[in-house]
Amino acid sequence: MTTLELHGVHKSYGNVAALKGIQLSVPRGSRTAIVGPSGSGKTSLLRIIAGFEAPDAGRVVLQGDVLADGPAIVPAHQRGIGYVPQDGALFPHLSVADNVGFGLDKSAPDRKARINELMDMVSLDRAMLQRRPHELSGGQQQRVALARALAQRPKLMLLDEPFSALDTGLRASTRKAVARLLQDAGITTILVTHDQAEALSFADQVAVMRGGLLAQVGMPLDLYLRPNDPVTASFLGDAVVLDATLSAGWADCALGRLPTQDHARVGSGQILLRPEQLSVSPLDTAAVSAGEAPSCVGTVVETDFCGSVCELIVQLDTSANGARVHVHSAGLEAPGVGARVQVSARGMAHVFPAS
Ligand SMILES: Nc1ncnc2c1ncn2[C@@H]1O[C@H](COP(=O)(O)OP(=O)(O)OP(=O)(O)O)[C@@H](O)[C@H]1O
Repeated sequence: MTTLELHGVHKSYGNVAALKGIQLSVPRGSRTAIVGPSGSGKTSLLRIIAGFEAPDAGRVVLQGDVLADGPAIVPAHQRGIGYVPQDGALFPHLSVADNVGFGLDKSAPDRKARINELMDMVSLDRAMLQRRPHELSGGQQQRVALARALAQRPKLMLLDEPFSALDTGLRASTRKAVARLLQDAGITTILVTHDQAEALSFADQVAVMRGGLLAQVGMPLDLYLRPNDPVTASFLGDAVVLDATLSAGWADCALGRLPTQDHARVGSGQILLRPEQLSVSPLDTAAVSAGEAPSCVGTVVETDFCGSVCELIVQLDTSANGARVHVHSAGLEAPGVGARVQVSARGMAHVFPAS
């Protein structure tokens, strides 16, 4: 069942077309991430869903209710949508209790109990209730902002880059905790982010935005392994894109002959491998002297040591057009620049659909 549907949503600011006909279905109880580069239209879309702005054309439908039909819109406060902005936007002069309970009836007898329940939901110690926002960490402040949005029992929760101000470790742990609590509460959620890894980790549906359009929508693993085009492939992670000759489930390319799931395509095309599908080993010079050179040999031309992983660029000998491939090697065993290596690939290569 669908919670939110967007049909042909357009929005321009002057002569800038920010959204060019967005179609999206958000299933009930799911977590959808909208990810895209800066200026692709993510915030514009979220603001239209929230009701802060009206579309020029198109419809926004929440649980069957039409919230926007072109410029005719239901106001934000009547939509039943929770919104957590990038900086949390807590009221600095109010206590945590009053921030969380901001939208609750001041005289309701169960107000205190509800605030306690919301603190428990976001895993914050009730001892913090009398503190002011500046007396909390960034991650705790974001949880208070989430609790305040949850207080309204929203039909849909919108998260606008809520983890971006947090440092790396806190960001990952807060993201996981928030994803878990929203899932447990069964709240349909849309997260906007420019961080691909965050989108893939948080969501069960990822929508990739580019130039005011959704380039592709799908499950995280599907999108990562089977993107529609090389631009989406590279946006979602490091990509090895190679020209290939296709024939009934096989691709002949600079890395040799690789299996593919596409048994229909023949002729020339492009394939994708992820760097973690490739591995390098030292070139067996004895085999080479004996005339048994391995099929795919190259030279390491760049290394980037990132701790547990070392990212390598290998220039392949076999490639007439000088293909370079990106390989992830174990950080402690990585060969240095200039090393001669054998490159091998595992798993399936993805064949990009013909454009
Ligand atoms: N109020 C506005 N007035 C004029 N142009 C705008 C306005 N808001 C957005 N735009 C333009 O619309 C386009 C989409 O902007 P939007 O903020 O939606 O992108 P975004 O993907 O959220 O970017 P970022 O990740 O940098 O926040 C951009 O070209 C932006 O300059």
